[in-house]
Amino acid sequence: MTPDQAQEQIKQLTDQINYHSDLYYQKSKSEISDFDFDQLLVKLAALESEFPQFKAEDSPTQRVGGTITKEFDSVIHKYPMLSLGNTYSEEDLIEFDNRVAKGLEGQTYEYFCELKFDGVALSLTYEDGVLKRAVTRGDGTQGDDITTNAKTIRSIPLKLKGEVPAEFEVRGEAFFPIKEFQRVNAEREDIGLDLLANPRNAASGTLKMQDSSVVSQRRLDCFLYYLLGENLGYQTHSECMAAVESWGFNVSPTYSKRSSIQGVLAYIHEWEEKRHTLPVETDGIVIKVNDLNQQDQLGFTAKSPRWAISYKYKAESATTVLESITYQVGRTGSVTPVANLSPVLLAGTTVKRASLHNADQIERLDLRIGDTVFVEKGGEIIPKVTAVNLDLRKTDSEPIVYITECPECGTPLVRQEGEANHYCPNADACPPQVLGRIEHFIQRKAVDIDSLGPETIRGLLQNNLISNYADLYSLTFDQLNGLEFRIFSDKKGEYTARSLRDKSAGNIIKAIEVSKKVPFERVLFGLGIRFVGKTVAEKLAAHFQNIDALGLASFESLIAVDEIGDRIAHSVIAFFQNEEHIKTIEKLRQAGVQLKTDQSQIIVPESNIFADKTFVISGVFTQFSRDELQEKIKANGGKVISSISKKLDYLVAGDKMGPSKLEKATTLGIKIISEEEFIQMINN
Ligand SMILES: NC(=O)c1ccc[n+]([C@@H]2O[C@H](COP(=O)([O-])OP(=O)(O)OC[C@H]3O[C@@H](n4cnc5c(N)ncnc54)[C@H](O)[C@@H]3O)[C@@H](O)[C@H]2O)c1
Ligand SMILES: [Zn+2]
Repeated sequence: MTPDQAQEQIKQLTDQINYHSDLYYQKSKSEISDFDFDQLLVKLAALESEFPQFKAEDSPTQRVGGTITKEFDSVIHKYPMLSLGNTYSEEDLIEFDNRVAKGLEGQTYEYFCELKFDGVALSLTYEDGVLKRAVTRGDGTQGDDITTNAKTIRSIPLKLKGEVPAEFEVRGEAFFPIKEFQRVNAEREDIGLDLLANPRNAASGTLKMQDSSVVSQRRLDCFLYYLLGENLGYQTHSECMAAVESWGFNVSPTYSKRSSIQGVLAYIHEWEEKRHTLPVETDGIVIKVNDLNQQDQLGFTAKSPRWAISYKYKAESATTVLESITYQVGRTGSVTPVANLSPVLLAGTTVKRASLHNADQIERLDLRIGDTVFVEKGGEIIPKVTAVNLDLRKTDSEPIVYITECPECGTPLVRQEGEANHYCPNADACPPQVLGRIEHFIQRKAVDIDSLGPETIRGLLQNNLISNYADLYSLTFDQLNGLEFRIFSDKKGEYTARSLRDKSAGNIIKAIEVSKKVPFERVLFGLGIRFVGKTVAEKLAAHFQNIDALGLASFESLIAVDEIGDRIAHSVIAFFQNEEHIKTIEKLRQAGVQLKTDQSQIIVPESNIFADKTFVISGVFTQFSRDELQEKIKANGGKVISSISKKLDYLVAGDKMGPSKLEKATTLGIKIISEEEFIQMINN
């Protein structure tokens, strides 16, 4: 390579790396895999060492990847938050070990192994046992102050108990637990929102949100893995971790001390498969020299410590041929393209299908039918197509033309500004949408007619007994008893006959009857108004009190409701402008389904004097019934719980209270108040 070529290539690589870094750290998105990204960096570093004259001072090989944003205050880190050297090869680890041995000049040493959690690094500062600040890594020198958002993470203690140093910093990884990630995505899919791409990017995007109530709903978690401070008195990293754990922080129990690099390799092999059973996505392991003095001796490079390194597991991938693409239509009409592949073995299972997300993704990959493609299985259950092997592309292949009509009903598809997915707008007659909406209506969180399985619903649709969820309320026992229908078995690839027995028919009729008592907010959620999830339905029901007021609400009055934005408001208005929807609601009304809030259930807020306070009520009272007392507490912002623990704030004690409760509360030092004292508190 001539110096000119090298200079040009260094420039190109730098631009490419900066582009992907910006996407990843600023916009919480990735267009290439971590492995491909890391390869770009390796290539750049190699060129820079061969042609040091072209190495820029601010080269991505020399600095930590992120930056700060304008939306938050920036905070300068007391101790810089660096990156970690990383490798995908065991030989590199052995080389790392040789460097450590050399640096420590014959001393013995041991390693502390941890998993590398795939989330966002956080630095937490505590003063006198109280959380003062939570800051992101940013550019390593300064980060974003996201304290308010971090406080919504339940496993980050706001106040520590017992003896802790007057001031210290603890670092860890905030992450989206896989289960929570799946829950949030299922909810998003259910109400027609685009899906979050992966837990790491979603965690990063979430922590940078301006509205911490949304952050709170996402239920992020955090594992701590680093303690810093002046004169803390610990000799090793493992002592630090034991201390951090004893102060009530969440430390993953997966760590292990190893006395040699062979032991480290064994740890790596041990976790290669097992890590998929953890509640969090991991992309490798981190090894740290355990002794803190030795860490000091080894020191840092510009970008990372010399006493630690991460080993990253390579996502398992395979190559196969893209045979065709099918388009699936969901409940809200959103269309998802799925790749049908020649069967290939990947991470122990045969893969035939892979997700393609949307039209942009197909375009980005420049996919063509007949292409040889790479498929990868990360932490996700559904594998994805990551790239095309262009060397094997057939000369006569043509770019894929995305469908313009619904594969299920032929209606022209639409795609709204700013949305990733195409939609079929034929909501009332497109079969998967009709079926999906009924399933949505009967789910447990909505009206809860759980004896009706998806197969039976298909049977009812096949027999033209229903065409939407309101029709369920006209079904009779005689119609259901002995009902015959066919279901398609994926396994056998053919239809089989089914029929309903009298017992199931009776159960279904009973469940439908019971569902008439379900409160309005759950019915409202069940209606399946796009973007109206469970929480939004609760807000709307509490505010408008009945379906008629909601149906008449103007755009202005909708957005005046807490947490209701433009998009939801437009969607609600559009829903009630549809004649068919009005007819459906009338049928529900005729059937006796709850379309207004139950007035006796409404608690009128009086004050917030009991905010964050918990109460246990015990015994008999003279001025209030127990229910009234409970309502009073709630109306003043408090919470009633059932059992006495250290965390309890007040025990409201009436007559004839059990002696054991009283004793427990006394020993735990809980405030015990009488009915009179309670009345005084709320009257003050
Ligand atoms: N796909 C893309 O487009 C793209 C773009 C930029 C960066 N990336 C990826 O992001 C990473 C960037 O590297 P980086 O500088 O952020 O460093 P890094 O993520 O490789 O390593 C440092 C980070 O590891 C995390 N970590 C997790 N568990 C830890 C533990 N037990 N102990 C210590 N740290 C732990 C911390 O957040 C720390 O900041 C690389 O993995 C890279 O592949 C991907
Ligand atoms: Zn359709």
